[in-house]
Amino acid sequence: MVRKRAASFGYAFRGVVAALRTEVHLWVHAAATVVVVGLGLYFGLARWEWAAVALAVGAVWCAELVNTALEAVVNLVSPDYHPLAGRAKDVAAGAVLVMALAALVVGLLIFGPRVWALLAL
Ligand SMILES: Nc1ncnc2c1ncn2[C@@H]1O[C@H](COP(=O)(O)OP(=O)(O)OP(=O)(O)O)[C@@H](O)[C@H]1O
Repeated sequence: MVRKRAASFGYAFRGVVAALRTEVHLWVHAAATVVVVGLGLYFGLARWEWAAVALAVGAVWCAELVNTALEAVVNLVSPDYHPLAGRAKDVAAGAVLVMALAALVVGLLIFGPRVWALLAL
């Protein structure tokens, strides 16, 4: 049982590594994550602010990974052009966009006033 659970974690980790190998967008998310964590440490965020940032960052990663998985399935079942395949990919990409915009709002609310104060000095 424990070995099976450990193997499942291994497959999940392998999935993230595989996605990182093929998806340039994920490297952008990785760079953004490093910048956000750096800014969070610099500004000494409160506990609840870290919670909001962690949720926003994790949700964007999650949306991008699900989008990558869906693209792979669509390419498998519909390698040729099909309007439904296109719609599925567009909707999945839309999910990433919506989450990225929500994360941007969280970022602006938490870091905006601090960066503004820094620039106004
Ligand atoms: N099999 C298909 N049939 C119809 N339209 C497709 C198909 N594959 C892709 N498309 C259209 O082309 C767009 C881009 O597809 P693609 O697979 O290149 O996704 P992408 O988001 O650019 O991928 P990546 O994240 O790898 O850059 C899709 O959002 C969709 O509108």
